[in-house]
Amino acid sequence: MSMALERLGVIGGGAWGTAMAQVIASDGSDVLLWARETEVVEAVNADHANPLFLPNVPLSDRIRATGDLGALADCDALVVVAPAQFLGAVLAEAPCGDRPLVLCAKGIEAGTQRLMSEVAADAAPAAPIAVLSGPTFAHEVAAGHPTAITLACADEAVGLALAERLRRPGFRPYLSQDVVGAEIGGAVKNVLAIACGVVEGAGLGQNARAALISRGFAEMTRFGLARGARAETLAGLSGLGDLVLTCSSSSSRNFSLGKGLGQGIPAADLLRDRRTVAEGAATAPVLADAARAAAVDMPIVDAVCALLAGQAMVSEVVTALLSRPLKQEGR
Ligand SMILES: NC(=O)c1ccc[n+]([C@@H]2O[C@H](COP(=O)([O-])OP(=O)(O)OC[C@H]3O[C@@H](n4cnc5c(N)ncnc54)[C@H](O)[C@@H]3O)[C@@H](O)[C@H]2O)c1
Ligand SMILES: O=P(O)(O)OC[C@H](O)CO
Repeated sequence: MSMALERLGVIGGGAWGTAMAQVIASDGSDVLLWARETEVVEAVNADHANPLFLPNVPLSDRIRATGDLGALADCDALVVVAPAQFLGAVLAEAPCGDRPLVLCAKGIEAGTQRLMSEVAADAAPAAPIAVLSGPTFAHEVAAGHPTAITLACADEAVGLALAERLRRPGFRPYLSQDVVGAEIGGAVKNVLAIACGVVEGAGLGQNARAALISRGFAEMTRFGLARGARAETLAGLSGLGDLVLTCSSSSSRNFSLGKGLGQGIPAADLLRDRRTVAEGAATAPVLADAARAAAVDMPIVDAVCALLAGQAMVSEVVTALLSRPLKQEGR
């Protein structure tokens, strides 16, 4: 299938939307970026910069910003980077029609337990849905550092056309048809990154962090398989790859949030007045509920929920995790 994907638009002028616009513009393509904040629109257009969400990164002059979602009506495909909890509201106002949507948010919608593809399918029933996910710190991508991602789309031809349009010398998509698997990896890793940040903040050591990554991946796999994901997707870039990245660095907002919790700062203080997202904080309780509904055991996710809710001390959740009944590793 040949598909005209000449004009691309990006919805969301946060760090990742801006970095994706930079990727698209890097081969000389014009790209239209919708941002919610007037100051972002003005800074992108006047100064080729986004100091609010992606500071110290000179942006391509091929990126033009708008505060009018309707201006995206001329685009052939939309890269959608609104945070998970706002995706439905933003898409309801966007001119989606039947143009492909490339979903980039990593989270599960609170209240409804919907994955981003389910939110998008409701808001834009005629639009082919793809999910772009993987280990991608925005500032590294915007700087052109080598990056590989999963691009999942049930329609193989649409996925291939999108991958061809988005690939760049330093930005390599791997194709998948497992949309649910790509989404679950990205959503779950954010919660596990909070746990790894707690280990760092509380000074619990590198052994504990490696154990959390490994046992967290077991939780991700159990939940993903119960929701119909493929094991190889969960072990790929959008699952294990992003888990390793986000659990290893204070560049992750989720890891940093956990680090603060580990240092004994209440979640309410850490989350108050912040303009950047730590998606794992909103996803953790809804993931825990979804896991219970699916009869999937996710003790690390439950521990993160307890810490976020201020219902337990770090020492208590560590003791509780380590004193669980012994079990076979593969189960
Ligand atoms: N930053 C990264 O490195 C990165 C990489 C891959 C994926 N992501 C994912 O991309 C998504 C967006 O993250 P980001 O890093 O670009 O955001 P950000 O933290 O840099 O910026 C916050 C964003 O939230 C938007 N926002 C705030 N309130 C809103 C509202 N009421 N309605 C609509 N939008 C609102 C802001 O306009 C801004 O775009 C998240 O799901 C994140 O997990 C981020
Ligand atoms: O800063 P975080 O924790 O939202 O992580 C950013 C990206 O998801 C990493 O792939």
